[in-house]
Amino acid sequence: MSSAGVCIGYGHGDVVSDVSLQLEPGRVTALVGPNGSGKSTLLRGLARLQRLSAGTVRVGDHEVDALSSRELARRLTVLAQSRPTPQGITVRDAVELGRHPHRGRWRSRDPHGPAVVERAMGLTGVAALAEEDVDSLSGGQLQRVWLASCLAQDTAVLMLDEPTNHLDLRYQVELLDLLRDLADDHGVTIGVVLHDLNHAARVADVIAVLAEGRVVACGAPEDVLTADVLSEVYGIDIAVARDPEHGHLEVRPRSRGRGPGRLHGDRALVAV
Ligand SMILES: Nc1ncnc2c1ncn2[C@@H]1O[C@H](COP(=O)(O)OP(=O)(O)OP(=O)(O)O)[C@@H](O)[C@H]1O
Repeated sequence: MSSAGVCIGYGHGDVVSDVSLQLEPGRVTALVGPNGSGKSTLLRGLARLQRLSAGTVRVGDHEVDALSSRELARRLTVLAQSRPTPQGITVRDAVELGRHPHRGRWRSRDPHGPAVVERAMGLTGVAALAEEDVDSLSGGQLQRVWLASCLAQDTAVLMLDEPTNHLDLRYQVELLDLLRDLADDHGVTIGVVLHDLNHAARVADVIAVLAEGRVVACGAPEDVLTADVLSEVYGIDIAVARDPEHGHLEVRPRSRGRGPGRLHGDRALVAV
């Protein structure tokens, strides 16, 4: 999927300005940046959950605005930051909601549905909870149920907004590994908002750094996650090293030395 010249606002000026990004099949693109830099707004705009004030978004050969809701839902799914918890439905029911765009008008004709739902629950570790009420779950369990529902939707594009929120360490690692597997083994296009730069280093092929609504750096983790770029964007001293055992980049905040607000999102730090 791709965006060209995307701007998004909330009625008092744009909070995302002129963002052009290419999200490739089989690759994980992480959106990172300080609080309020526009990551969630951009993700929502890409997924047509937020109106654009300018620009276009394409999924495959289609402009998203030209697709019906059902056509879009067959191509793209979003794990949003929060969803209302429905009352009185089981985990299995919640995961099955993801099959909605694949069903016939009378909830018929979805021969692959049951197998896809079972697989989604297995991949996210919620199969043992299948008959529990969703309103009895912890925040992390619920997060995994909604992820399972997204996987049950079985789309070529998966967008996630801070998906590691609420997850304990084990499920954080499993979620990141699952995203890698979906990209590597199934060619899924993945866009993910992450606060934890070490998570981004671990999972992403491409990292786009936002500041004040603009992409100020975009590229491979080793080009973008540098001490200079990160210290400038976050306004604190940050060191970056390579983990000797696994080879991942490790981002280590050192002090609040530089003070906030040094960077304005009107110039690129790494080619975008
Ligand atoms: N519903 C809204 N109405 C008005 N302004 C909003 C709304 N949602 C977000 N904003 C503003 O848009 C800007 C970008 O917010 P956004 O949530 O996209 O940033 P973010 O990078 O995802 O932040 P965070 O890291 O804190 O989640 C902020 O200035 C925020 O105050």
